[in-house]
Amino acid sequence: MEGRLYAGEDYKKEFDPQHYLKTYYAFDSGTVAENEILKFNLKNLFQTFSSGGVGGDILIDIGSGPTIYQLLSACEAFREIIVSDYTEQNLRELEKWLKKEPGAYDWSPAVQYVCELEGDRSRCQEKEARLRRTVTRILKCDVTQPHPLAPAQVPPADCVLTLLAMECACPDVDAYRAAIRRLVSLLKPGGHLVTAIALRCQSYMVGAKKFFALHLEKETVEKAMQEAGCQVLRCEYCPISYSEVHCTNEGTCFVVARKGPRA
Ligand SMILES: C[S@@+](CC[C@H](N)C(=O)[O-])C[C@H]1O[C@@H](n2cnc3c(N)ncnc32)[C@H](O)[C@@H]1O
Repeated sequence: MEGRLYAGEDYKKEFDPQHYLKTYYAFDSGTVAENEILKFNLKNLFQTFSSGGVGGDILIDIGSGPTIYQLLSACEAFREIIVSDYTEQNLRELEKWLKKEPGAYDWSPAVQYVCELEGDRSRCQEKEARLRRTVTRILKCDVTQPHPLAPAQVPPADCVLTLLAMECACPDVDAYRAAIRRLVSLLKPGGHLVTAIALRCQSYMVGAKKFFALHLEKETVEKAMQEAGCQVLRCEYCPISYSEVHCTNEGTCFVVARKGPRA
């Protein structure tokens, strides 16, 4: 194992999408804790984008990484999805799946799980096709910058989604608060910010490389959203932590917040 703690610009060279996917998204062939956290997020996403009534024209996913699981329920509720990440290699990995290229990651266990939640396990192919159609843009982003998606121009969104990314991108709590304000600025008034956070984290492993993660309490997350002009509608806590060898967190939380009319 290497001694260095990677962060910030290191993502561009050191974050390996294959290692990341294999460790955290092997689904039933992976470790129990990683699976349970994935299922916790999938259930909450399903609830948010079906009975939770969050939907509309445009959803922007920030810090998508090489993953698409977070969009499987959302693609039924939005006309258009914009995905984004800080690194070229993650965007390339997403593109491979979207274009059905050889070597693309196999998300079928997660797709099947979501189809079962939605009550029709025979819809897997149709759902994959729908998601591929709904993702219209793949953009670079950097939440530490005043305009995270610049130079791209994006219309105000009905929903900004970000899972397990802000605690990786932000070096301290002030930077986290600023990043949340920037994400809220991408929303229409009344739009929703939906996020999942690995709580009380210090670091996580991607292959043999250890990456920094910001220690956040559930209360800090909620307060950052309120200070950015949002009302927290739902904050679900899950006491499960990732396997110790992979990540040092204590629990995760899933939050749905709504931007106020004057934020
Ligand atoms: C732990 S991964 C999460 C990926 C995915 N959202 C998921 O749920 O598995 C953290 C992601 O944050 C991205 N990231 C790192 N720094 C960032 C920044 N400054 N702005 C936006 N995203 C960043 C990384 O490229 C990486 O894809």
